[in-house]
Amino acid sequence: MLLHSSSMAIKVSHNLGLGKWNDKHNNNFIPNHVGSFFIFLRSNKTHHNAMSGGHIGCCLSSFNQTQSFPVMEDQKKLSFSSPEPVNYSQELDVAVRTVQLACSLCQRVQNGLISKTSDGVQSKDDNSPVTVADWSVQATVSWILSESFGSSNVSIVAEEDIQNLSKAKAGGVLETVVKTVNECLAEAPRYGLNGPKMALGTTEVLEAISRCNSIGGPAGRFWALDPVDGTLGFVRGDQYAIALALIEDGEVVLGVLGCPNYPMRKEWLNYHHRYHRIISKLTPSTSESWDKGCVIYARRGSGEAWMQPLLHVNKNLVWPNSARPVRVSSIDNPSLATFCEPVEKANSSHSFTAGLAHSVGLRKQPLRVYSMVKYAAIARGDAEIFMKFARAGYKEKIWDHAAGVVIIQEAGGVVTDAGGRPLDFSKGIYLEGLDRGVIASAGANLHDKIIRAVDASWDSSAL
Ligand SMILES: Nc1ncnc2c1ncn2[C@@H]1O[C@H](COP(=O)(O)OS(=O)(=O)O)[C@@H](OP(=O)(O)O)[C@H]1O
Ligand SMILES: [Mg+2]
Repeated sequence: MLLHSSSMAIKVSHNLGLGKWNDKHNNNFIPNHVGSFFIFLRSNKTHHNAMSGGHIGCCLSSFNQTQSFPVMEDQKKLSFSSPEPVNYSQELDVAVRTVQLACSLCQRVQNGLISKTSDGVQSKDDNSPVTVADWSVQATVSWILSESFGSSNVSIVAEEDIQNLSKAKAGGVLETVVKTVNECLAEAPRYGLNGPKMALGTTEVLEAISRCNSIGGPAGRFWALDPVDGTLGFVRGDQYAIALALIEDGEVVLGVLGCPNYPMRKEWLNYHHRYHRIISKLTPSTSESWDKGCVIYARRGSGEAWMQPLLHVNKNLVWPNSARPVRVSSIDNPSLATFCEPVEKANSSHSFTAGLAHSVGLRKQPLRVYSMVKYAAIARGDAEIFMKFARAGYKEKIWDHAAGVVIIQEAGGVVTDAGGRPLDFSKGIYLEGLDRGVIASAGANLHDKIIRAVDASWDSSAL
């Protein structure tokens, strides 16, 4: 395993929540073949430390300078008229294309999982699952970022490590990961990215995964990657997200969220995933139609967030790939507002949020959606509030929030902890100091109401 040249071996143990994946909470199931071949359980996940937030600086040594570099029109103007030295347009361009590529990888793997489903079994495990897609996306994103900016300039904090993958019993999975990564990277040119000249070998794939060994911190620049956020939604054929953010000096400066199953009608977010498959069979997409799925992105300080459709098979990504701006909802009347929250009770107290909803006057049923797709729903104006109150002792990780936070803020929304303070991305891999929970809203009015309601009911809650 190759670590960063300056890496050191500090280990951080993750104690995952008990009961999180216990399916007594809902009626979903995990296909049994998934259990046998695709899912590994993350437990006592370890992170190897590299330099804290290694700085990319302005050096894009490996980036192909001759290739035309499509940037959004506004960014072009900005780069010529603004004296600001850094506008992150190259990083944003590469990040969006990479997440587009990762979306296609995940779609292929998820379709493979689902099409093999014959009967299902309950997941009785208390640990979170990790799939071929998690490792493959991490390897792909890591490889592309290193190729684009030079591996010595790229520092990545990411969810997966190679511990389970390297185990002998995971041999078949490792082969599948290597194959999946190579199939994906072969498509890179369609996305305007450089692929490898020759297929990557096992060692190179493992290196790419394990290179994501930064532990973040307050100084310098690093990427935060959740290769498949909402892995449970992913294996159930439901919502999930690929989340990539760039953090500089403790502040999220870019966020990109790939949401391959985001439905084109917001009502469909509520439907069980089986309906989506029936609907997509009834109305197959044409190459011109925006069927489902999107990549949403924003740059800190731009006051804009954008959404692109996923790239259709056999098409090339031509920037800005039909991007359109997204904006948060203008609804500020709680009785008209929709709030979203995690699907799993074990990840966020449904009873506490039900009490908050009642006291604030939220009348609609909660929208329970896996992953950072909830952040996307707020940014797109498809819901007004997102609340997550994890059990005491659970520490939120930066990759589960970074991309979504900047996207909502630039789309006009507000994200804070329950004390009204910004989330702090400068403290390493956890959102240290988070006050009680995460609240995102379409506007200050709704946000203040929720915060006041949390204060009023916290002491009497079981949290
Ligand atoms: N016990 C506990 N409490 C709170 N949060 C936890 C817990 N365990 C895990 N996680 C993290 O939550 C991520 C999934 O969050 P979601 O909002 O998508 O939850 S849910 O799947 O809809 O229930 C999930 O991200 P992924 O592992 O990428 O799926 C975890 O990082
Ligand atoms: Mg996650």
